[in-house]
Parts: sequence; C-alpha cells; structure tokens
Amino acid sequence: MLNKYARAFFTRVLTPFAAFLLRRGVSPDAVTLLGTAGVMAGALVFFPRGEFFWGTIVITSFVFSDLVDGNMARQAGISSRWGAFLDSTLDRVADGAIFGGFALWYAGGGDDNVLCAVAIFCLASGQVVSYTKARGESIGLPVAVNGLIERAERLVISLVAAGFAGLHKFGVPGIQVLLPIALWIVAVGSLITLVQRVVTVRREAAEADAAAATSEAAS
Ligand SMILES: CCCCCCCC/C=C\CCCCCCCC(=O)OC[C@H](COP(=O)(O)OP(=O)(O)OC[C@H]1O[C@@H](n2ccc(N)nc2=O)[C@H](O)[C@@H]1O)OC(=O)CCCCCCC/C=C\CCCCCCCC
Ligand SMILES: O=P([O-])([O-])O[C@@H]1[C@@H](O)[C@H](O)[C@@H](O)[C@H](O)[C@@H]1O
Ligand SMILES: [Mg+2]
Ligand SMILES: [Mg+2]
Repeated sequence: MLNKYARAFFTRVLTPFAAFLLRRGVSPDAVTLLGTAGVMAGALVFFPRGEFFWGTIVITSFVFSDLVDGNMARQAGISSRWGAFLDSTLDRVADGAIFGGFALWYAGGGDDNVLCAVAIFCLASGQVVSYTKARGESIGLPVAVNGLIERAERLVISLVAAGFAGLHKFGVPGIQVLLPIALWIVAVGSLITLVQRVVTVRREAAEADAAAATSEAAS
C-alpha cells in the first residue's frame, strides 16, 4: 500500500538530495551500505537496552537511504542487477537487526518471553515473506501480489510505535504498550501476507505448469 501510494511523494521529496549526492560523487552502493550500517547501529546499540526513542531516531535518519539509493541509480541511469541484489539483501540484514533488537530487549531487561517470541516471529516471517516473492520470481512466475503488509508497512508500524513507546523513559505514562501492540500487528499481518503470497505462487505455478504441458503435448 505504502509502496503504491507513498513512493511518488517520497521520490519527489528525496530527488534533490539524491541529485546532490550524485554531484558529490557518492555512489548508490555507498548509500545502500552506509544506510544499512546506520540502521544496524541504531537497532543493535539502543533497542537491546530499551532505548526505543533514540534507537528510532537513529534508524529513521538512515532508513530513508533505501529510497535514496534507487532514486540515485535511476537519476544517473546506472540501475543494475548488482544494485538490486545488494539493496534487497541488505534490506534483510537491516530488518534482522531491527526485530533482533526488539527480541534482545524482551529476552533481557524487558523480561517477557512471549514478546521475545513475537519479535522473533516478526523477524522470521518478514524474511520469509520477502523470500516467497524472490523465489517465485526466480522460477519465472510473476508473483502478482504484494499482500497486506510489505516491508515499508512492517517498518512504519514498528518504528512509529517504538519511537512513541520510547517516550516512556521521558516520563510519559503507559505509552510503552504501543510496542507490544505493534509487534502483534506486524506478526499477524506478516502471517496473512505470507498466506496471500503462497496461495498466489501456488496458483501461478499450477497455471504455468499446465500451460507448459499443453504446449508440449501440442508439439
Ligand atoms: C510525531 C511523529 C509521527 C511520525 C509519523 C511518521 C509516519 C511515517 C512516515 C513516513 C513513512 C514513510 C514510508 C515510505 C514508504 C514508501 C514506500 C516505499 O517506497 O517503500 C519501499 C522503499 C524502498 O524500496 P526499494 O529499496 O526496493 O526501492 P528503491 O527506490 O531503492 O529501488 C530499488 C532499485 O534501485 C536500483 N538500485 C538500488 C540500490 C543500488 N545500490 N543500486 C541500484 O541500482 C535497483 O534497480 C533496485 O532494484 O522503502 C522502504 O522500504 C523504506 C521504508 C521507510 C520506512 C520509514 C520508517 C520510518 C517511520 C517512522 C519513524 C517515525 C519515528 C517516530 C518517532 C516518534 C517519536 C515521538
Ligand atoms: O517483499 P517485502 O519484503 O514485503 O517488500 C520489499 C519490497 O517492497 C522492496 O521493494 C524490496 O526492495 C525489498 O527488498 C522487499 O522485498
Ligand atoms: Mg533501496
Ligand atoms: Mg530496499
């Protein structure tokens, strides 16, 4: 949904910054790498200590690099298969750090086994959701479905909640409950998305196999 409706807006807003980086000789790959490193640092330094406000601020400052790198590549006319591979692979690394950071908090100071398990489920299901599309496309299927929540939704739901939950440390009472709520939403949403994608791949695979069998029989 965000990919469909918010991308155009962010492309307009971020294009001048992307052009500025290109003029300074920065490459899209460097932005991809630096952005991932920043997200990982924010997630793994702050989240395991329950510092959700500052963790979210650091992550948010870097996570938009994921929109800037592709924007730069397209502006410069240097979009590449390697860039696409690097971008998607490092998305998985960044997501692992974010949900891993939540899990580490609940395994330690947050002291909640159920929420630790929910965070691990968010991590694993997010990776599998992405994998269904990548694997489906690699075997030649269109995988014409995005599903209920894609990566952008998973991140916005979790990070907005984490940022506000972090205000608890500044004295706002009760607000920390937002993070568990968000994790449950992402967990259930990812499960639904996974089912939507698997069902689509199953149908597309059956149609493709049937079409191949028909054309083989005809020849
Ligand atoms: C009071 C505070 C309230 C806060 C409210 C905040 C609300 C949330 C605000 C904004 C949400 C923004 C969402 C934006 C989503 C846009 C949708 C989207 O596009 O998602 C996908 C993208 C990137 O995908 P991808 O990497 O595939 O695209 P690219 O454009 O990069 O293209 C890839 C191709 O480019 C080529 N290429 C790439 C790289 C390379 N090196 N070489 C190349 O050649 C190649 O061809 C590739 O194939 O974006 C994301 O997924 C990122 C999502 C960002 C999510 C933001 C989360 C932050 C949200 C909230 C933080 C709030 C903090 C609140 C604190 C509160 C404190 C009180
Ligand atoms: O499939 P998903 O994880 O929900 O969503 C994602 C896509 O929206 C994104 O464009 C791509 O670069 C990511 O690597 C990821 O695959
Ligand atoms: Mg990107
Ligand atoms: Mg990306």
